[in-house]
Amino acid sequence: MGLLVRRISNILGIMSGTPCKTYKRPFTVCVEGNIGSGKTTFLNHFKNYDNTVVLQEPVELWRNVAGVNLLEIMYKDPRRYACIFQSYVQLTMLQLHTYKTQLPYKVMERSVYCSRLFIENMKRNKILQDFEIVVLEEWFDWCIKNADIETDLIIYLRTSPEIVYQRMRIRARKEENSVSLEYLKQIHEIHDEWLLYQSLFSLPAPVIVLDGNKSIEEMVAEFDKCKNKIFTQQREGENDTITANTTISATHGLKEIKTVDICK
Ligand SMILES: Nc1ncnc2c1ncn2[C@@H]1O[C@H](COP(=O)(O)OP(=O)(O)O)[C@@H](O)[C@H]1O
Ligand SMILES: Nc1nc2c(ncn2[C@H]2C[C@H](O)[C@@H](COP(=O)(O)O)O2)c(=O)[nH]1
Repeated sequence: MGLLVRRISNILGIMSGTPCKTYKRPFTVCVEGNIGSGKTTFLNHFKNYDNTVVLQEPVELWRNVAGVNLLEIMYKDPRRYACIFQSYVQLTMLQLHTYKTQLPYKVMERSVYCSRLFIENMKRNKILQDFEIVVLEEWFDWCIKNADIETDLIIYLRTSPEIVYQRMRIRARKEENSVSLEYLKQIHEIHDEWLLYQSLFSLPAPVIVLDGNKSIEEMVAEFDKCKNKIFTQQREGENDTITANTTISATHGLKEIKTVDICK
């Protein structure tokens, strides 16, 4: 069977969800963006593919910790509760990163890397005390060094603060009643520093930047462009006659370009 035919059959096999191969780890995508930027909505498109596991942000866990709404009390009294909230966010996100699956693709809403952004914003606003910052950052550094949280692609839904403020108000999550446009501007800026200007923390994977200001209908086309790029990435070391026990090389074929605008 020619090389091209083998590659197409492999891609079609993956696309159709034919359970023909096992993978040492899935090709992992993290969808990042501001509050209300459209991450959950974007993630829902991936739920139509049975070769992909979709892991949404565990907000419901944060809303009920032994009967306490940690998200709510964090917003109400950040100086008192932000540290414990961040610690729980890091734990619950780590659980998603290390979620085991035989499927070839895993798409996550946000990441443990993103919780570091919120911590950095809290540092700038002097919400956290120095010893709390040390504990959280040592926690994070240990995760990065020791946990299996390899990421292959970041999709940054870059949505203006004004638009996410509108959407957040319409969504009307009670815990977010006190979230201001100024706060959303800070979170927007710190996402840009990390993912657009890449001047903050190191990037775990290449970044696709999407215009999250587009309408729900227009985002379907953005998803389709990304989907085709994600599901057909030829990974380095992936041989064409993958057998059930072949493990895919942990590296992938995406060029080491930090920001790829491949969803034209
Ligand atoms: N492209 C879009 N255009 C208009 N409204 C959107 C769009 N994407 C999401 N929304 C709406 O905005 C709100 C926040 O979207 P959501 O997907 O929950 O964002 P996130 O998960 O980033 O917080 C929801 O009410 C959703 O229906
Ligand atoms: N202080 C932090 N807040 C966080 C973090 N991760 C998420 N969140 C908040 C933001 C929203 O109010 C809510 C869910 O986020 P969406 O973007 O899905 O609306 O949780 C964090 O690390 N720190």
